[in-house]
Amino acid sequence: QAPRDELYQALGGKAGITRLNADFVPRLFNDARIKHIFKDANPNNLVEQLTDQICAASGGPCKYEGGAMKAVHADLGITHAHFNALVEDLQAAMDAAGIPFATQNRLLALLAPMHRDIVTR
Ligand code: HEM
Repeated sequence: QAPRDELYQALGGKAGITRLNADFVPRLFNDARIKHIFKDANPNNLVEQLTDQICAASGGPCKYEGGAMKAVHADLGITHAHFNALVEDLQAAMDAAGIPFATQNRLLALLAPMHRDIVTR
């Protein structure tokens, strides 16, 4: 049986996830399709919150203490196209980090259902 933190380990633990998000978040702020949505956001806070969230969701020893996905994204007017743009940026960051395709897909499968709380139009 696979250990419960298998995905966490495959992502390189807390250090690997932090490194991934330190590359992923600037991609969001530089992506012409969605950068307008991030204009008032704090990139360092986003790296920290995303790292705790992905660490916890992948079975690691972290606790996500940020806001609920629905509340955080409620007033941002996020479309499916915006959501897909973010997924592409995450894939590019995971490629750049040398994360294997199967591991990429497992992380994406974990995040994909969140579109229900994030896409509002
Ligand atoms: C699965 C997809 C996503 C996940 C896991 C996610 C996760 C998060 C997390 C953890 C935070 C920080 C919450 C806090 O500080 O309390 C956040 C904030 C934010 N997210 Fe997302 N998000 C996703 C999709 C998106 C998309 C598609 C957009 C826009 C294109 C977006 C725009 C933002 C913005 C602008 C903030 C900052 C809000 C603020 O500081 O007021 N997110 N997100």
